[in-house]
Amino acid sequence: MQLFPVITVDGPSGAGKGTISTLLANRLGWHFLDSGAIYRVLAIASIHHQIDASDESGLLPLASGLDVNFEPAEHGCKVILEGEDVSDDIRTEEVGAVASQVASLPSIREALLRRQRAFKEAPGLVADGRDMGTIVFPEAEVKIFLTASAQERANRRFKQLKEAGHDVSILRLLADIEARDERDSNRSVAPLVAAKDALIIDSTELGIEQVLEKITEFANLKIEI
Ligand SMILES: Nc1ncnc2c1ncn2[C@@H]1O[C@H](COP(=O)(O)OP(=O)(O)O)[C@@H](O)[C@H]1O
Ligand SMILES: Nc1ccn([C@@H]2O[C@H](COP(=O)(O)OP(=O)(O)O)[C@@H](O)[C@H]2O)c(=O)n1
Repeated sequence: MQLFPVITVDGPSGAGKGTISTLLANRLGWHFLDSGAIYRVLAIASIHHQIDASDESGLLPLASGLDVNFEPAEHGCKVILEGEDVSDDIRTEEVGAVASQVASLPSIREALLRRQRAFKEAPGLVADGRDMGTIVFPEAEVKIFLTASAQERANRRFKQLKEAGHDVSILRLLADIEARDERDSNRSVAPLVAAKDALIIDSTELGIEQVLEKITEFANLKIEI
């Protein structure tokens, strides 16, 4: 296998993983894997096909043959499921909750592994998720675990969803985030946990540029970027 560098950014919902990983990938000119989007797309597909989020054998063919494409767009990329643009639909907290349920099923995670690993291409990859540094790319040169307090993460998500025109309640968001943290951290496969060799960054009191500086400083100790 050819060796291309990988930077993994794992952590809980709303910590800033997507924002930081996209900026980093753009600055480096590397590929970007939004692994959460794959679980979110599967969640939407399960809703479309009326398959219950706990029905592991029913979901497996859907996961194995998931017809999803990521197309570059002006801001980030468009997510296309079975020919339909679902970029906005996948971002709701409801879909996040279903994604977290389907993501707790071992055979579903296994079925999505190869698809995620295929993102590792020249000249390098920034991968965002929950198990990027522990399971999907354990060989990654640079591993980051990005977190923030649940309240701060709910505030950020509230602002983000409001700006996108969604009507949301901050208390509901906080409860959803805490429920998702709990499920993601306690599942039997690939739980949300920092890799042993990850740099843990608490961004509660840090701005986006400050987080990027910390990551760049750490990455430069491991690889030349
Ligand atoms: N360090 C930060 N300080 C303030 N807001 C942030 C910070 N990092 C990210 N955000 C904002 O928080 C929201 C959630 O970030 P996002 O990258 O979607 O998180 P995640 O991918 O971890 O769920 C976005 O609107 C983003 O602009
Ligand atoms: N590598 C990953 C990425 C996401 N997920 C699951 O997918 C859900 C949605 O992921 P996401 O990264 O889009 O969520 P946010 O952090 O953006 O809220 C998470 O709550 C996880 O349960 C996972 O299990 N493993």
